[in-house]
Amino acid sequence: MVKTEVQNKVIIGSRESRLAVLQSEMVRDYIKTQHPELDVEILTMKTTGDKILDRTLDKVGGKGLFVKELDKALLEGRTMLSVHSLKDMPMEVPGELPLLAFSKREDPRDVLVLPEGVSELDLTKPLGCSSLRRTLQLKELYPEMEVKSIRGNLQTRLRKLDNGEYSGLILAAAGLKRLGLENRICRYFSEDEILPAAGQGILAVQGRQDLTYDYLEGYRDEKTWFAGSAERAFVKYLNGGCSSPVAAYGVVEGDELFLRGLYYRECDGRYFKDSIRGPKSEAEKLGRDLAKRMQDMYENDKTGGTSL
Ligand SMILES: NCc1[nH]cc(CCC(=O)O)c1CC(=O)O
Repeated sequence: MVKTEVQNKVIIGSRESRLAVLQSEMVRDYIKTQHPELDVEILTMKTTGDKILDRTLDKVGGKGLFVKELDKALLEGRTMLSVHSLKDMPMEVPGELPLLAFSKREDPRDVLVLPEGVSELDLTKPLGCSSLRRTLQLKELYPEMEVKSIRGNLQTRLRKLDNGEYSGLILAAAGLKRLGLENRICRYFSEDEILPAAGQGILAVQGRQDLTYDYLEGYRDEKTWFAGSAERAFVKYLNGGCSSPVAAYGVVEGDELFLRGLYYRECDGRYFKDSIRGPKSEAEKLGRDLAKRMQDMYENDKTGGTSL
């Protein structure tokens, strides 16, 4: 690995979409405010995931596609930090590139967005969404509607919506709020209606094992660290990839962590929701325990569940 020589310069690697840059700017602004002596810059790059737009991501390699180029820049010493949406991070990160901090959580819910100027859902057009996790849960909320996949960054998706291809889109509230597009939200789905993806609403700051990051000390949010770790352990146990329908959402209440999970049974496409409560200090174990319990209960039992 290349050692960085200029110690007061912090270069943050970011994907180049508007949301990604904005998120990196949030981390940059935190560091600049707390440590005015540091010179912080953002270096943007296109990732493979941003270049391939005509196929669904599970067919071309999953979550890793959004982080490979950023990992390489970190390893080569061109950047010192990467900022990611935790939801887009693979469940396993390389040992030499640890996750250093999780941000405070923005609104974790999924929401419905209608075309500009439209106030009611047009039932004759499909709903657009990008993951099987959302599709599954939407089928229960809107059984009569067709759901069609949509790719591209947030701006691209909103343009497709406003062009009239879809009756509405299901998106994360977090991204829209960060972009100042909260006014486009027509309906919030509670965490019980659509269980969010692991890490939704959390920013992850990643760095190099061989560098020190004292300047991030105050950025690290303890509650989201526990919640995010439990959610990721749940998904990891069940092998959930990028567009896997597995979902998890944790809330820290005092010293306890309350974790909800969605288990998808591949053999018949049915899914189940359950929850677990325990000490927040055992976050990862809680995630694994819930996953294991749900797998044991539902894998071979051919009854129950909600189907797509
Ligand atoms: N998969 C794309 C993605 N990754 C992170 C967010 C939103 C921000 C977040 O969840 O932190 C989005 C957009 C969306 O799902 O609507």
